[in-house]
Amino acid sequence: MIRVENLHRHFGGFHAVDGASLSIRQGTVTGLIGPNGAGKSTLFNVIAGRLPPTSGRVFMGEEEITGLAPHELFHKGVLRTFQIAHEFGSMTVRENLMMVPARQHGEKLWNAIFSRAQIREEEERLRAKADEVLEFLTISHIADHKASQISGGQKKLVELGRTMMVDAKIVFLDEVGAGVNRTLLNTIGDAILRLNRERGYTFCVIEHDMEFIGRICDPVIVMAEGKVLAEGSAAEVRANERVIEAYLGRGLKNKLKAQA
Ligand SMILES: Nc1ncnc2c1ncn2[C@@H]1O[C@H](COP(=O)(O)OP(=O)(O)OP(=O)(O)O)[C@@H](O)[C@H]1O
Repeated sequence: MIRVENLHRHFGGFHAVDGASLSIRQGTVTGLIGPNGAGKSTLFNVIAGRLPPTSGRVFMGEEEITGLAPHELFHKGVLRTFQIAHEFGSMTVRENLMMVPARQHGEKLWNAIFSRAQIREEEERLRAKADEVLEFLTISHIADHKASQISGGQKKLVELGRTMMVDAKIVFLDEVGAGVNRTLLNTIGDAILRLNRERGYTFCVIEHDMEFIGRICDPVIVMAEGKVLAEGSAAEVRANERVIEAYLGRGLKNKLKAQA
């Protein structure tokens, strides 16, 4: 559903993404892995409209979406989760979810168009939707907690929950597991798989935790030095010599071989 053709993103003379071509097929939970500095986040940022590409094209189905702004992509159901902004930390978890759809219309416009009764009705609808999302994610118990006071893992779940407040088609998740304990990471993994199977979401997930990737992702795309190095099941890429080399460096790999 997303096709990236020969994408380049340079920073000065440095080629962070250097001719990457890949597809994220509809209905998959696709993993994107690679050593530090491989260009994964930069690729995400270009697809999600945060950075213009130096060259190359991005398609959603047959439609070209290269360079569209994040809000334009949002309306097409292409979402990248983002951290709860500092200024929303004093709002509750439920309120953080409820404001996702309204913010896309612009609150002023919202208030100008609708009567008070309509706004109240809409708020009721959003509250019910937010509560349903929190229940799906098994975090109903933190609905009234201030967003700034929940754990890092719970924040990741709330970020995922924000995508459920609108009609997401494809969700890009960058390092969902960073700083998250194993139990919560499993809860996040379960939520991703259920959203995929029960609600038809497609995911593209950047993560360094290979156990997590192996459990939820198929296929797995490996990037190194701004290019796609390999694609296959988690087991296939783990056994791929070029992937091992990219992670370890050729010297270390030969040393390990010599020791074996
Ligand atoms: N705005 C920028 N200006 C200059 N260089 C940048 C910028 N953003 C990224 N880079 C460089 O581009 C390279 C790729 O970075 P990127 O964050 O995309 O890699 P990554 O694969 O996501 O790495 P990690 O797994 O460590 O997050 C890195 O060497 C990084 O320093």
